Amino acid sequence: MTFPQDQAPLLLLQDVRKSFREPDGGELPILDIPEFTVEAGEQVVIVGESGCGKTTLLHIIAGISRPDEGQVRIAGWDITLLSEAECDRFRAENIGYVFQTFNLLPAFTALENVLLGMTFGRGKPDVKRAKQLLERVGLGHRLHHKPRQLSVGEQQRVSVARALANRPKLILADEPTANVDSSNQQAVLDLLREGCREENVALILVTHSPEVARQFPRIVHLPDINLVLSHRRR
Ligand SMILES: Nc1ncnc2c1ncn2[C@@H]1O[C@H](COP(=O)(O)OP(=O)(O)OP(=O)(O)O)[C@@H](O)[C@H]1O
Repeated sequence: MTFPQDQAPLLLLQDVRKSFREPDGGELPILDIPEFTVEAGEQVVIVGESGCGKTTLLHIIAGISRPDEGQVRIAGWDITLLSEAECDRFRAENIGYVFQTFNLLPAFTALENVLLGMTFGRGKPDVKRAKQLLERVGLGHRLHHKPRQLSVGEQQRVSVARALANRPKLILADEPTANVDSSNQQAVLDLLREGCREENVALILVTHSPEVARQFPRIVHLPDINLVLSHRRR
């Protein structure tokens, strides 16, 4: 199935398959997804038991990992056809990623971490925008602090600002609240969702938390779209 460009979803996965090699040399199928789409600006949560392939799916959408087969179209581009360097550039320009473990660069300040994210993107680092984003996540008074001088909730708020910095089309968030204390979990989630809404960025978020999942307008239970898991259940 092909979509005319103007009606195409922001993200289209088609016939995506991914296996890993087991220590004994055998193949371990993880994903077999006939179709999965996300519209521009849509907010989707992905749930499913541990080991069912949620992180693998995010890595394939981000182009960090390649599927064995299938198309991954983002804004019309099939990223599986790009070279590794082209894929890295495409990701830097179009996709923000929020990790469970924040992945901030420890030697750099909050402001520098956001600016560094911009250097891999479209234009020059925009100090005004970086400061505005950090102010928006409540860290206007922590611009020059390094990650170790920030609380874990503050570190995750820096990574939310960093993910939005390049005006991406899509943000992928892998358990972004799992390592944040409970008093900051809702704040991080709200900042991420509001930031995406304000800038019309689509959000795909993986979580184990039912409290987080139920706040989303669309909940995708990975086993429902993944034939590997539906076959295993039989
Ligand atoms: N590089 C790899 N080589 C071999 N097996 C892998 C590799 N990466 C992941 N796996 C396996 O693939 C399966 C899916 O892993 P994945 O991290 O995507 O699951 P998940 O749903 O995100 O799990 P969790 O909720 O526990 O984070 C797991 O069984 C894992 O052991």
